[in-house]
Amino acid sequence: MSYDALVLVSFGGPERPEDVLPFLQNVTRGRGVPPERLAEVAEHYLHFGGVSPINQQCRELLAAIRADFAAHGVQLPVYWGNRNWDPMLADTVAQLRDDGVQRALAFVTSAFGGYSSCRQYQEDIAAARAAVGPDAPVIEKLRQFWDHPGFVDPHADAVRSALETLDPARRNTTRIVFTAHSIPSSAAATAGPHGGRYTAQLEETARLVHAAAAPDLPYDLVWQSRSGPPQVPWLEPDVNDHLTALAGQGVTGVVVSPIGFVSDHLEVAWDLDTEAAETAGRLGLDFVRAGTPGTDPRFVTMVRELVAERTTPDGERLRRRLGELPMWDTCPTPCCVSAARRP
Ligand SMILES: CC1=C(CCC(=O)O)c2cc3nc(cc4[nH]c(cc5[nH]c(cc1n2)c(C)c5CCC(=O)O)c(CCC(=O)O)c4C)C(CCC(=O)O)=C3C
Ligand SMILES: [Fe+2]
Repeated sequence: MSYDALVLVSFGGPERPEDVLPFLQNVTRGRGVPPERLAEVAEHYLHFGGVSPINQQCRELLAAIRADFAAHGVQLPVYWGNRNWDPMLADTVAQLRDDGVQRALAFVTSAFGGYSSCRQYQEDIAAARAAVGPDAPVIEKLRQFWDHPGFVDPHADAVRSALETLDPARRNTTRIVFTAHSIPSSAAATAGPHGGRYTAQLEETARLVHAAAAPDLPYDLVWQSRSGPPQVPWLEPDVNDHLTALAGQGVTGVVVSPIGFVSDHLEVAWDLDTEAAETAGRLGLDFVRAGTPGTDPRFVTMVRELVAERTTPDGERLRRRLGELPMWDTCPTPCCVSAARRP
């Protein structure tokens, strides 16, 4: 199959205070997030001057992918569009059409399956294409990459470097704490064609990063950034509650590794570097947060490899992966949608 562009598709974030509320309204439209939660999250953004780091991180990734493609003779032009803030996907898709693009691949800045991590991106791509009309290009999402070495290895190196900053005398009471965005338990149950994919993939990433970084230390996978109304169950434990439990068990320090994410965006900068770090401080735990892939050259190479899997005959044989869970290029529809919302 031949394609004539790659689109980097990301979440989007505000870059000035007056954009914070309209951005949050885009994110939560029709999703039942209570106003108290929105006000609280608005404060997190305003704490950083109303600037989410995510767009700048996308610009840097975009530049790195373009440079890597140029260095390796990959002719595809690379575009960028977001789900929730400028540059909005619909504008990007209109640009693709104006530039004569007929078939594009999409690299989504989320490694996992599940509604928020995968299906919702596909729905937003479909909505952007519908807004542009019948001459919008076809856009196909690249596969999930939770166990690709270009994702796992940078996370593992980051855990190793983070550990090195802690007192070696206390290594044997140090815990590796992997985190990912919590989601409603109902969404976890319906993630992927057979359910449970988001959690299963995160468990696999955690196992792989742990084995590469610090196999002698115990580790856990916990959740962060819970949203939604309090009476709706979400994945638990929350990272802050988990740190409290660890402190009660004789653990003296933690390396917190946000394997659920590809860059140090606001959920990392606020929920971990600010909030969880404060929790750890109160508990007297040593705390160090491990980095994310960002523009690590191995992560950028992975994007080129994922493209090659789709543009080379029998490209499946090129798949580089470390895990064992089932893998596919194209999600069946409906997938990751609760029975109640299925068409
Ligand atoms: C699984 C998942 C990922 C990982 C996959 C991926 O990376 O896409 C993720 C990433 C992100 N989430 C982000 C921001 C927000 N997420 C929200 C709300 C929600 N997230 C959810 C899930 C996820 N979210 C869910 C189930 C909700 C409830 C509302 C709904 O059902 O949709 C809200 C509303 C306020 C609130 O937190 O309640 C905000 C502002 C940003 C941008 C950060 C920045 O600006 O730097 C990023 C990368
Ligand atoms: Fe989110």
